[in-house]
Amino acid sequence: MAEEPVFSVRGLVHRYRTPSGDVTALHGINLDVPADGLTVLAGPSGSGKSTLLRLLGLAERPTQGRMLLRGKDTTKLDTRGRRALRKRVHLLFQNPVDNLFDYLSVRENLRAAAQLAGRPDPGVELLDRLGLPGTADWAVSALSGGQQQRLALLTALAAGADVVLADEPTSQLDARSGELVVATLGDLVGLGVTVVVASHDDAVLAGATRVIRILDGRLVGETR
Ligand SMILES: Nc1ncnc2c1ncn2[C@@H]1O[C@H](COP(=O)(O)OP(=O)(O)OP(=O)(O)O)[C@@H](O)[C@H]1O
Repeated sequence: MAEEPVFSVRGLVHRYRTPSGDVTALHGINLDVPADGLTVLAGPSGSGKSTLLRLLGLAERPTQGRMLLRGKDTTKLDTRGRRALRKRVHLLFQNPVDNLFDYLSVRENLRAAAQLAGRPDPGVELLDRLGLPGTADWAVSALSGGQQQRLALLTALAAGADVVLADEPTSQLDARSGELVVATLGDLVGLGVTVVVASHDDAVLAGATRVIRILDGRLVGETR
């Protein structure tokens, strides 16, 4: 029997209210995201990738439609129920420093992420194992952009997330830094984390298990 999808989305519509009228960003999305591998949401600017990612990450509520997270209908949950689920779902922003406490050291960032999720301090083992050895006492500002984004991904592990959603995680980075991030996304997948990334970066697309294409708020294809 096929494993239950992590996300199961049906008829998802999302509208933004603006002073000049409503903008419909998503027009009835149907989508299943399996637990394994790297899922990439691809599409041109304005196609709705970030909106879909924010809805999956429970950062916003959809205007219409159903969104199941491991079979649980998140659209029916109250704020407390959504907050409880969010502990396991980690949403990452484009700009690496927006994902970190810039006044804390590398080690303190991991500790803070763990503490906020009610988990024990992961120590420096994660850093040694996943590409940031010897940086525990560095300031965040001493890391390259790629290393900062890598640390941000490790904070998701420290927080015990088993789903990581990243919005254009390489868009503010040069190619070399982008490679660090793509390698870490692969590490997370290898650790059994479900990873969904919005991106039009070829380096990210090259590592994708499946690519979901979005155009004008509609799914227009899926390739594996
Ligand atoms: N907060 C908002 N208020 C009003 N309209 C919005 C808002 N956020 C997004 N939109 C609109 O919704 C549509 C989808 O935007 P979204 O940011 O989800 O697309 P995207 O594919 O992620 O684009 P990009 O790659 O440029 O981030 C666009 O028409 C956008 O202008």
